[in-house]
Amino acid sequence: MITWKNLDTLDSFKELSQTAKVDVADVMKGEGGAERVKKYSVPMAAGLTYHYAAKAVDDQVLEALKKLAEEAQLTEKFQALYNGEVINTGEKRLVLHHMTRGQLGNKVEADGVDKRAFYVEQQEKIADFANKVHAGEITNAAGEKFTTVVQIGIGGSDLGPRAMYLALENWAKRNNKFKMEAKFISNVDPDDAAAVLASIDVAHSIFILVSKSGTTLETLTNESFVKDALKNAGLDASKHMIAVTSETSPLAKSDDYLAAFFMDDYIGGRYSSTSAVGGAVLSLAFGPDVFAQFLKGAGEEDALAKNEDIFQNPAMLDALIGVYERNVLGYPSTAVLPYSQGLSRFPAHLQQLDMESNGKSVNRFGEPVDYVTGPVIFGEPGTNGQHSFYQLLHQGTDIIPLQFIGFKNNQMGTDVVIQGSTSQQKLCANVAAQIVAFACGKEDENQNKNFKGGRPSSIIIGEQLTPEAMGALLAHFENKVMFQGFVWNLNSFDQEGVQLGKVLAKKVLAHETEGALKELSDLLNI
Ligand SMILES: O=P(O)(O)OC[C@H]1O[C@H](O)[C@H](O)[C@@H](O)[C@@H]1O
Repeated sequence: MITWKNLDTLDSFKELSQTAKVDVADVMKGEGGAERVKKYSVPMAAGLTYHYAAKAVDDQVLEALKKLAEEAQLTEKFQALYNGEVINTGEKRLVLHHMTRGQLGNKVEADGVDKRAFYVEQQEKIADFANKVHAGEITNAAGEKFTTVVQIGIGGSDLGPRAMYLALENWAKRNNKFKMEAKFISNVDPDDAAAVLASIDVAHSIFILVSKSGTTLETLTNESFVKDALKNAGLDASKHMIAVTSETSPLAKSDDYLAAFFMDDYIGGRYSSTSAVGGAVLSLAFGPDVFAQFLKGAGEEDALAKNEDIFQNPAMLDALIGVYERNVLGYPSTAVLPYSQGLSRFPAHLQQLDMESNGKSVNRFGEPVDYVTGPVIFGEPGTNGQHSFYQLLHQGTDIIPLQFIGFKNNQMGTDVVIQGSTSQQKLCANVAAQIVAFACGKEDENQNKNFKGGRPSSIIIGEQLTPEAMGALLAHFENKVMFQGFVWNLNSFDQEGVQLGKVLAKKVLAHETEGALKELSDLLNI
């Protein structure tokens, strides 16, 4: 029997709050630090490992987190989710994104169909379409092959697929899997669409209109923008466009598209990278087999998230440590710092995933909560971040927990030895150095040069950023956010907080404004 309770009503949370605080600087120094690095790690899927030696935890804190996981019934709640309960209470919907990459529990039927069969069918249709495009069986009106794919979408219909594409682009080029270049148009700023259109050959481009709802103003505006460009080039837009949407959306039955692929209301936009939303662009860019490997990595990571033992469940452990940092230690944000150029847009995707899921002040029943919830997420690839905002991370007044990600090998296989080391070695040396610098600090009589240390971090280490590793990473963070939402007793699967701005923008465009909104509209010349 599952009970949904607020975090501050749980005995285990009180116990956790009373555990002795761990001084990261202290425990990470000397041999003790070396022991922690050996001891505090959990294997993930696709050869990744989650290391948490430099977190402010010890065996006592971890024991308390284990009790919290049990009392908050995290495993049972995950089971309920993948077995098809209405976990999204705000919108009264099931939450089924895990099904796009495997079957974790029971067969789930909704709207009269087997949902897993539905997602697999869409994947197969996409694979067939992509293979035909690559083989030159589906071409432009002149019978020529498409060379570029452009995704038009915003939010979850942009960030995840774009981050995944960038993560795998160089890997695909190196491994002979690169089929078509992909571009993305998201912002309603006309400069976004105009710049992308200026950079491509429209006659050989296929556009994917991606909108789950089929009503997002930015996306529909950009669709018209692209259609105009196609028309101006003397091309038939319907021969250059496909749609990814839900079957109930206004786009579903339109004749404006060469083909349509479907997802549904049981997959939130920010959880949709493994559905047709990511599937179409990634299968066109790299081929369906690469997309299948990506799903395999995600599916294997999901299977680990079922584990009741937090020491064998990296997503659950990461989630619980994050809750401890937020609700006991009081840290306001988390920086995501991938030491991998391929992951350049992954922090942006995690911003939406985490902040749109858990940036909430009421619980899943709509009652205000008396504790802090989701942190602010930000990040940049290292070492670029080091030369930018790390000053604040090392010496600022806030302590910001850090999530590093690093790989032993690069993707392109091209490297040089300069000053006795390769660039890859320099990259990895930097991430190791940062972990210890943040944890241990360095005393200096000159306070301006003093590093207090005590700044916690974790690192996920992998062999190489491959499609499977990318899938595993993505699923890890999705599951982490889900578990944190369970602990905070939130509904992590709706996003009412984005509505008000949309409603007011419509009023501005209809000139139905007064007060400050009118003044601002005048200032901006609307
Ligand atoms: O895919 P769409 O229905 O066009 O939605 C695109 C995005 O817009 C909304 O405002 C939501 O905040 C996002 O969660 C969503 O991913």
